[in-house]
Amino acid sequence: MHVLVNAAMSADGKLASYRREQLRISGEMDFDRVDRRRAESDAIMVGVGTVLADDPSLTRFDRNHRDAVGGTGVPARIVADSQGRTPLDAALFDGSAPTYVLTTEAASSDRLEQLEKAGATVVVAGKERVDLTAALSELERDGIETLFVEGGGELIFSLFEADLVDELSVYIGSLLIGGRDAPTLADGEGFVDEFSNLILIGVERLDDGVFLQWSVE
Ligand SMILES: NC(=O)C1=CN([C@@H]2O[C@H](COP(=O)(O)OP(=O)(O)OC[C@H]3O[C@@H](n4cnc5c(N)ncnc54)[C@H](OP(=O)(O)O)[C@@H]3O)[C@@H](O)[C@H]2O)C=CC1
Ligand SMILES: Nc1nc(O)c(N)c(N[C@@H]2O[C@H](COP(=O)(O)O)[C@@H](O)[C@H]2O)n1
Repeated sequence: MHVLVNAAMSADGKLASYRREQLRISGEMDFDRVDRRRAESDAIMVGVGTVLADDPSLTRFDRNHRDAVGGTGVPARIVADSQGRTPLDAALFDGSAPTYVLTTEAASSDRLEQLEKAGATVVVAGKERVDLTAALSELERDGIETLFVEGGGELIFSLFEADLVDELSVYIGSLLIGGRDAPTLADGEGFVDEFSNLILIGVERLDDGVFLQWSVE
C-alpha cells in the first residue's frame, strides 16, 4: 500500500488553533491539489479527533479528476477510532462512499453494531489503540492500495512511528496560530533519538503559501 500523508499548517506548524475547530489554511490552489489527490486515491483517512472537530465528508472533490485517473466508484473513507466514538450522525455516514471504522477490542460490541447499522465496515485491530499496521494490511486485502491521510496530528505521528508513511506533503499558509496546546503536524509522544528522515522532493509557491513534498527514507 502507498501511504501519502497531507496536511495544511501555519508558519509555526499548527493544524488549527487551541480550540481544535476546523480552520481554513489552504488557499484555492492547494484545495484544488488536495481535490486531485483525493480523487486519485482508493481511500481517504482521518483520526476520530478530526471527525469530532471537523465532521468531514471526505467526498468533496471534482468527479472529473476521478474519471481522469480511471477510478471505479468513489474513494472509501476511513476513521481510526479505538473506542467507536464516531457520532452515528457524522457526515462520514451520509452513504455517499464506503466508510471503514478501524477500532479495537476495547470498543463495546453494542457500539460496533450501531456503527455497522449507520453504514460502517468495522475492522477490529489492536487491544486499546488501533494497531495501524494490522488495520492497513486488512484494508489492503480489501483492495485499498493508495491511501491519502488528511490528519490530524495524533494519527500522523502514529503512522510515522509505525513506519507506514511513504510520502508527506504539506501546505504552509502565511499565518501564525501559536498556542502550546494547538495541534501540530505530528503530535503523539514524539521521537527522542531516532527521527523519521525525509527526502525533499518538491518545493512550490501556491497561493500566498508554500507547498512542500517529501518522500520518507
Ligand atoms: N489543517 C489540516 O490540514 C488539518 C487539521 N486538522 C485539525 O486537527 C485537529 C484534530 O487533530 P487530532 O486531535 O490530532 O486528532 P486525529 O484526527 O489525529 O485523531 C486522533 C485520535 O485518533 C484515535 N486513534 C485511534 N488509533 C490511533 C492511533 N494508532 N494513533 C493515533 N490516534 C489514534 C485516537 O482516539 P481514540 O483513542 O479514541 O481512538 C486519537 O485521539 C482538529 O483541530 C482538526 O481541525 C485535522 C486534519 C487536517
Ligand atoms: N488541505 C487542507 N487544508 C485546510 O486548510 C484544512 N483545514 C484541511 N482540513 C482537512 O479537510 C477535511 C475536511 O474535508 P471535507 O471538506 O469535509 O471533505 C478536514 O477534516 C481535514 O482533514 N485540509
